[in-house]
Order: sequence, then C-alpha cells, then structure tokens
Amino acid sequence: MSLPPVEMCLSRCCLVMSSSLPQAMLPMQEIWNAALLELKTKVNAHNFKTWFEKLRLRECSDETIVLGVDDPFVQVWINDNYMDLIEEAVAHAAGQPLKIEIVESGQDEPIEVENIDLDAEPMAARSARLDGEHGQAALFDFGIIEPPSAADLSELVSAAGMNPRYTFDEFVVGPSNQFTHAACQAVASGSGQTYNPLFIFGGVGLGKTHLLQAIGVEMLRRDPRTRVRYLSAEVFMNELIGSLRQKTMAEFRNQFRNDCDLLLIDDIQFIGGKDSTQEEFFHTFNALYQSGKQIVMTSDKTPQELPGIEERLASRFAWGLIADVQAPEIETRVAILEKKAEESQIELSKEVVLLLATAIRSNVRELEGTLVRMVAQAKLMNVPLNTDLARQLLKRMNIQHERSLGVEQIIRMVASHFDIKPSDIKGSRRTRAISEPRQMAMYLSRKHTGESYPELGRKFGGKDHTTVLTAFRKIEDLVEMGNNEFATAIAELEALLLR
Ligand SMILES: Nc1ncnc2c1ncn2[C@@H]1O[C@H](COP(=O)(O)OP(=O)(O)OP(=O)(O)O)[C@@H](O)[C@H]1O
Repeated sequence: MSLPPVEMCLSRCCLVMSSSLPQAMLPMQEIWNAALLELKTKVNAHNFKTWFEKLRLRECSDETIVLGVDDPFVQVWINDNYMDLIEEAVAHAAGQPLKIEIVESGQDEPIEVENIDLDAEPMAARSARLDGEHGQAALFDFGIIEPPSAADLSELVSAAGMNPRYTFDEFVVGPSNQFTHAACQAVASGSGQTYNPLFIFGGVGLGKTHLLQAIGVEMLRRDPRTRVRYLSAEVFMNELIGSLRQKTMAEFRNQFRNDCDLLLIDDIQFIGGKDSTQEEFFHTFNALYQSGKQIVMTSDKTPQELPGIEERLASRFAWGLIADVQAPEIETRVAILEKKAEESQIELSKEVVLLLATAIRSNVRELEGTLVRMVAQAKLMNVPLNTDLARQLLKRMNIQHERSLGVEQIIRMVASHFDIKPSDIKGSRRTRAISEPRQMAMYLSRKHTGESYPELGRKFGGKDHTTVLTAFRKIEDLVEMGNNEFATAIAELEALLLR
C-alpha cells in the first residue's frame, strides 16, 4: 500500500476547532494524540505501556491511518485484541470512522508523535475517564451504601452459587494470566464497559472459573444489591429443560433477562450442538446486552473454534473482549503453591515447592490437589513434608518430573552459564573455575533428575559415586547456609533449567 507520509497529510489538513464543524478533520497527528488519550482511559497503565505506547503514526490518508510497531508479536496482539478499541478511539477523535492498519515497521526510525502530553486531557477523554472512575469507585466510597460485612458478603456469594475463596486477592498473577486478570478487574470495577461480553478461554484447571467468580464476588462487594447470576452452561440447559417441563418458562426468562445485572456463564462450550439451548441463550444474551448488562463467559476454546455453536452466537461472543489464560510459568507455579500453603498454614520448604512446581506444569488444579494430598499423607503417616514424600507421591501419581530434565542438558546449561566447556565439567581439572561449576552441575543433576550417585558419576565422565555425593552435600550445605555466591548461582541456574 502506498500512502503519503504523515507530513504531507498534515499539510493538506487544516486545523478547525469550531464545534459547529464536527466533520472537519484535525491533523492526523492531533487525531492520533487524542485517540491515545482516550485509549489511556480505557485500559490499565500496564496494558497501555505494553501495547500502545510503542505505536507510531507512520502514514495516513483521509480514510486510513497506518500505525507502526517494531515487534511482530505486538502487531498480532493488537490486531487480535485491541483493533476495535483503537478504531473507536480514532473515530471519536476524528469525528468519523477511519480505517486502521498496524504494520511491522522494523528498526527504521519511527515518526515521533509530537509533544504528546498524556497528562493533558481533552474534554471528551476527561469525561470518559471520569465516567470510568465513577465506575471504579465502589458506591460505599461515596457513602451511598454501607459496605457489606465479610460474613454478609460470604453469604451473598454462596447464595449466588459461587465460592467466597475465588477472589482477586487469592489469584496469583503472572505473565500467563495478567492480561485476563486485568480485564476481569476492569469489568468488576465497572470501568470495562467496552469489554462486553468478556470471553475468557484457556486449558483445563488454569483459573478461568476462579476469575469468573472473582468478578461476581467483587461486584457484590462493591454493591451487594447487584443481581449476579452465576451458573455453568450445563446448569443453564438443565434449568431450561426443567422450566419447559414444568411450563415455567416465563419465570426462567425473567430471572435471566430482567432480574440480572451480571451474567457469569462457565464452560459455554457445553451448549455446542444443543440447538434449543442455543436459541434460548441467544435471546438471553440479546436482552442483557441491549439493556447494558454485563456478560462474562468462560470456554476451553475461542468463539470461532467452538464446535457446534451457531455463527450468530459465535460472532456475538466476540463482540467485546476475548482474553486467554495460559499455563503458568515456573515462577507463577511456585507463587501459587506458596500462596496455597500460606492460606492453609502449611510450612513447605523451597525444595518441595520447586519439586511440585517442576513436576506439574499445565494444570493449577492438579498442582493444588497434589499439595493437599501430600499434606494429608504426611499427617496420616506422621512423616515430614519433605522431598522424599513428594517424590513418592508424584511417582504414585505417575508424574515423572525427571522426564523433562536430563543430566546432559544440565551439564550444558551450567557450562554455558560459567563460560566453560561441557567437556571441562566431565573432565578432571581441579581449578576452582571448573571444579565449582562441576559440583553445582552434580548437585542440580541429583536434585532434578533423581538419578543414582553411581549413574551420575558415570555421566560425569566416569567418576566415583562418592565424588558426586560429596559435591551434592557441599553445595546443599552452602545453599542452606545462605552462602550468597552459591545460592544466587543455583537460583539462577534453576530458573533457567525450569523455565
Ligand atoms: N493464578 C492462580 N492463582 C491462584 N489459584 C489459581 C490460579 N489459577 C488457578 N487456580 C486455582 O486452581 C483451581 C482450578 O481453577 P479453575 O477451576 O478456576 O480452573 P478452570 O480453568 O476453570 O478449569 P476447567 O477448565 O476445568 O473448568 C482453583 O482452585 C483455583 O483457585
């Protein structure tokens, strides 16, 4: 596509500030600046910094704005997630819709947007922000209502069929879920009006239900009068069938279409292929959406990928914001285990936490369940909660955390970290620069592969098993004693290995 550069557009545009001429175009640069200001009021500071601050105005015509980013991932992410928001903000700023294109602009010098002062808000952006802020503050902040007591809130949450434990506070945020967590918080605080519906998708046991219910809990905390309806799509279908049988369809419809401020539907994929349920849900959705009521759904797939879902529903599911939760990284898994342990007042050593977090990678429910089983077992058998117990349990559960880490991999990683060769680690030179990394590699291999000392000796270039045992104990002692040099090196190496 060949469009004139921004400067040429600017010279063709005239600046008309009169409100009597709403269709007159502002210079593109100003339009983009105003759009950025509006975007800043619509997303949280982190997302603004991550996704919008790096966008650069590159080219424009009277109908199209071309924005450049230097990271192809950012380009795809913005295209998939923020295009509607950008189009809306640009249309507000320009007074008419403009086509937006995001291109990868490589490393060439970006055209800087002049003097962008993100703190100076134009009126439209300011009022949008104030609307949002009003939504963000809870009613009790204005003295309009009394905040609910913890007991009242818990009762309300349970009455709505939700778990009082599923709050934002209890949810551990990491790179795998931070975007969705932020979107859920925006919806719960009323500042995410554009995220309607909010569609959360992701694999099994990754916290979708937790986040879904956290929205409901938070909205009830902010205003206990909120009529929250939480249910799985399966329950929706069962209630529908029951109402049809008992001829109580009017009540059924009323509770969802009229007596509801927030509809939280779990596992929407369940209605795939169930035509009558889809028909009913379609009308429920329309009624709520048209009256400005928030809808949030979870699913195991994106709307487009859902099998057996009618096109008219799938397209509605994508009207708002689609956000995914992914399997947590090692750091998040460790933080989740630590949080769960703290909540249940269980003391867990770092080794046990790391062992569990390494073994169970893709399902937080399983991670949590394993911890609970381990604690129960330790109590029952009256044994300490240590790595031996964890290993036994994992073995019985048939989860071989060893499978993904091999001795060779550890040797290579340690060698590269200390800038020496793997053959040095397997060799017999005893200079400190080599013997210490060798001992660390032995320690990590024993700890993370669980291989026997004789087998490790063989893999470390034919050494005696006592050499490996001595190295393991020495590093273990140094780490436990808090020797900074060794503890830091081991922590860095583990972070690399367990990534
Ligand atoms: N980031 C997290 N922080 C704290 N707890 C979490 C996190 N992610 C998941 N959990 C916990 O893991 C368990 C399973 O989560 P949840 O039921 O929300 O998963 P899900 O994605 O809805 O699973 P499914 O697809 O099976 O319905 C819950 O106890 C939840 O509290």
